[in-house]
Amino acid sequence: MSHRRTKGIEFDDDEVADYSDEYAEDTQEQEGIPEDQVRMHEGKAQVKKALGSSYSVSDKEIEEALWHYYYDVSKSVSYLKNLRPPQQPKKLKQASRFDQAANSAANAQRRKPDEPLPAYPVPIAIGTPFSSVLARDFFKDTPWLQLPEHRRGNISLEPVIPQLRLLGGSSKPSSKLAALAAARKKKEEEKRAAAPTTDTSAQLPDRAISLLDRLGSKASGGSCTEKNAPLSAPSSHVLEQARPRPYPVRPKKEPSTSRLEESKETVPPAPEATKPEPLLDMKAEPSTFARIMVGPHDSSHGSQNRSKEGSFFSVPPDDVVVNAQSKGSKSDEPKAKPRETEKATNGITEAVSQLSIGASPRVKSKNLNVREEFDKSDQKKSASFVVIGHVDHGKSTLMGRLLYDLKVIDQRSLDKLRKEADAIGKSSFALAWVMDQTSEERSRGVTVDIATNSFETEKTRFTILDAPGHRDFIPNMIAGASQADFAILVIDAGTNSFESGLKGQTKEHALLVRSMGVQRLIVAVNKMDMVSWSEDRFQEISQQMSAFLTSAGFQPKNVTFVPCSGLTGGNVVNPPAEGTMPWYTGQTLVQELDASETTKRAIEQPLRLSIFDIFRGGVTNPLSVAGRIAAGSLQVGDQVLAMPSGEKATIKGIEIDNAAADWAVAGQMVTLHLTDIDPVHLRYGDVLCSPSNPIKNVKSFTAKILAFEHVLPMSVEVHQGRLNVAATVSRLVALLDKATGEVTKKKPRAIQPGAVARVVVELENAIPLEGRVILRAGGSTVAAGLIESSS
Ligand SMILES: Nc1nc2c(ncn2[C@@H]2O[C@H](COP(=O)(O)OP(=O)(O)OP(=O)(O)O)[C@@H](O)[C@H]2O)c(=O)[nH]1
Repeated sequence: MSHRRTKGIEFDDDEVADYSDEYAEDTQEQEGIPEDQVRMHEGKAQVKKALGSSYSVSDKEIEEALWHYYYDVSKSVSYLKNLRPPQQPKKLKQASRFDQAANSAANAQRRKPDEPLPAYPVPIAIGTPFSSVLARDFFKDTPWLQLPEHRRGNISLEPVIPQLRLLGGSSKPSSKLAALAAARKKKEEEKRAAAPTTDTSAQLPDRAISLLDRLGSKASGGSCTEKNAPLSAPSSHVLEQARPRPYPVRPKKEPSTSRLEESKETVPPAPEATKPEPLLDMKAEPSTFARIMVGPHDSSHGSQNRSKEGSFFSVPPDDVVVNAQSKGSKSDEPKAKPRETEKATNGITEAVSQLSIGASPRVKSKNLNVREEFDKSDQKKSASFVVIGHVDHGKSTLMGRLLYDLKVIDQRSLDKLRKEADAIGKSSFALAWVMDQTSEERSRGVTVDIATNSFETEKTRFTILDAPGHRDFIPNMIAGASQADFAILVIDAGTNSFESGLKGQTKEHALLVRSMGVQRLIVAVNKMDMVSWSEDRFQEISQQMSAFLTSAGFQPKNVTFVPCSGLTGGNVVNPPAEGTMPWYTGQTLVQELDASETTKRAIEQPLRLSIFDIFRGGVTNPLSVAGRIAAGSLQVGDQVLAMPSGEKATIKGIEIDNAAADWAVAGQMVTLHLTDIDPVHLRYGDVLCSPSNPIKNVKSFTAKILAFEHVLPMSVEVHQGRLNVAATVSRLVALLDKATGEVTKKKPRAIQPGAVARVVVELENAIPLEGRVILRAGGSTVAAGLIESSS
């Protein structure tokens, strides 16, 4: 079976012959066939009934849910319940007896003198203003107010001031020992006041009190730092070394412009000359280690407000430290000679600072001939495939099963997932959770982003790209498909499910992967257990899909159909159980995967790597990017150019399948550890390329497109891999002959679905683009195209 990725889209007649019909049919179907309308109507009524009046859910939301779950009422109901928690009727606060009495008294005052008193208990009059005088009058006869003078207590409330005990403590020493300590402390303070510069060693014996002092008091200026040297804040030098890195330590987040602001925020603002109130702040200062790891506390938030609120919330310790240090560093006074302990602290921090990430040595290149290295390596073949198909057809479950049966995940891990899935009533999703790992995906039972995993067979190392099936996440599916050598199209064989999928994303996904250059397709006819492993059903689906796939441009020899069940594991890794499919003589899904030929590697081409993922904040590798090398090769020490920013970076390390490598070539999924570049210059979808042969930033392009829907001069989104950018189809240049590509009509008014045409597209921002693009508008895919020229 040959599997070669072609560069150009040659739209043969048979590729597009039936588009018009298919799409005319689809459009009609999308609007809803009568059967659908009946199901929707009935479903809506049932959902409304099940939700009752305590859930405020609109008709549109109910319809969306029903559509999403194929009219499955129970799934829709549980989704909608999660979407909108029930509206709790607001409980009126029960008035206390006291309030009742007070209100009643107030009413009594409003009552005319001759009006009769209400019978006890006093009716509640909510909203009546409280009158303390009247309340007192009301209770004046009660016996517990008739206390003799000498028995009346005097309650005086002391202001709440935190005491200098570790856990607060009471205002007075509660034991003799505490009294002794307090007396000693007082003595010490007096001594200190009398001789502020006396030998500090005299203070050392009283460690406990000194600790309390440090906890409670942050005297500003150098004297505090000096006095408490062993536990004091690090010197300004240390602080300087421990400044936060220019980007926040948060892994796996897309860089954005706001990050610039974030990173600015993390640098503490110039400290104000605040005079902290002594002996009132209970907060311990961060340790030297914490400062080195995290950097100084951001004093820009809250401190001002808090200091206004009262003495308890005086300037936070970190601010005090920063203030003290800035004062210290600005001071013209000669600094006191550092004591031994200070010297030791500084020595350690200097040593640690030398280990800092910023001071990484230059990366040396081994200057390998990567082509030769690749040719002589006995590496296994590597291939990546994207798993596509309509929502809930069982993609994630199938991949979970495959990983489990290949022992990539163990029984214990699966048992744990089963338990977790049981706990939220989604037992059937346990296998899917092997792939779907975010809480949103798990609670909704829907894949949202591309999930990756890998496994090996005897011949090949595979990377799985599990794509979301839901129509809302098609951009993510496109991103996944752009990294794939071939695809598995999963189809639910269940009654009606296959048919619903055809109206949904089954066809759209197949068309998209084909438009993106994928030629090899394995069609997994899944959930065969639900149709009793019926040969007829399998044949029916295979025939219908074959016709469509051929019309979509797949060559029959590159398409294989495999009946299987992800849930039971039948014919995934292991052959089907005895007697289930005696009629089937073909291969298992894994055997089919293994038989797929990998794409020819474009090693000799200039480097192109589209960034699929960005990881920041690692200790040894603060900035890493992951993606598939589409063309070319790279090695440790290489300089790469990031586009569109045009910034250069150096490859500090390469990881392939979690193992370090010196080089990598086209077709491999790699993680690159980068240095010499600020992360703000990198985003998902950016392209790393060779500086000597860079990819162009494109603001407008002319493309040959295959229309899936009507194309007019219109706003669209241009997608390529993880990149997507707002754009406008500004000109319809010509209609082209599908077979020869020759112009059949210039300046058409519109392009019909299924037609091939040349159009000009203007992009909102210049981005690195070449090759194949997808045009989407209003949540649907309108065309796929090949860029012919750009500017
Ligand atoms: N009976 C049966 N049920 C299956 C099979 N495969 C999957 N399911 C069930 O189908 C439901 C959806 O499975 P998923 O694996 O989440 O489907 P998906 O296609 O990955 O869904 P999205 O990624 O959200 O598009 C789950 O309840 C599965 O247990 C199967 O072979 N047989």
